[in-house]
Amino acid sequence: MKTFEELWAELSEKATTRPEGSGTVKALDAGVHAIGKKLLEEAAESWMAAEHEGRERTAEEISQLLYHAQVLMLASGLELDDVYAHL
Ligand SMILES: N=c1c2ncn([C@@H]3O[C@H](COP(=O)(O)OP(=O)(O)OP(=O)(O)O)[C@@H](O)[C@H]3O)c2ncn1[C@@H]1O[C@H](COP(=O)(O)O)[C@@H](O)[C@H]1O
Repeated sequence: MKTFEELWAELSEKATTRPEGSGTVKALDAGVHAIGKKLLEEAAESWMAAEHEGRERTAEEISQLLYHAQVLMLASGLELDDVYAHL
């Protein structure tokens, strides 16, 4: 288990060090358009899970949605505070 901030620290580090085999590095290299499509896909899967698949599946899909939101933040050069400023 990890928190949103812990995941952000991990992904930021990977974006900088670019370790072999990282899905995050691969996603960043694919670019904003591809990341955006993945984010939309996970949003739809979260919605469907919430309507039809129960709490556990919904939590799983939302965790993936949060992951892809963080990847989009990295690809856009945003920091957590840039987003938190709008909450
Ligand atoms: N939390 C996540 C995470 N959530 C979702 N995903 C990605 O989102 C995909 C989930 O999408 P789907 O369920 O639609 O699965 P899929 O269709 O089979 O996946 P694709 O074929 O589309 O890649 C996974 O295959 C991962 O690529 C994640 N990838 C990584 N993390 C965490 O991010 C950190 C860094 O990961 P790496 O960069 O891969 O080292 C680690 O702590 C990981 O646990």
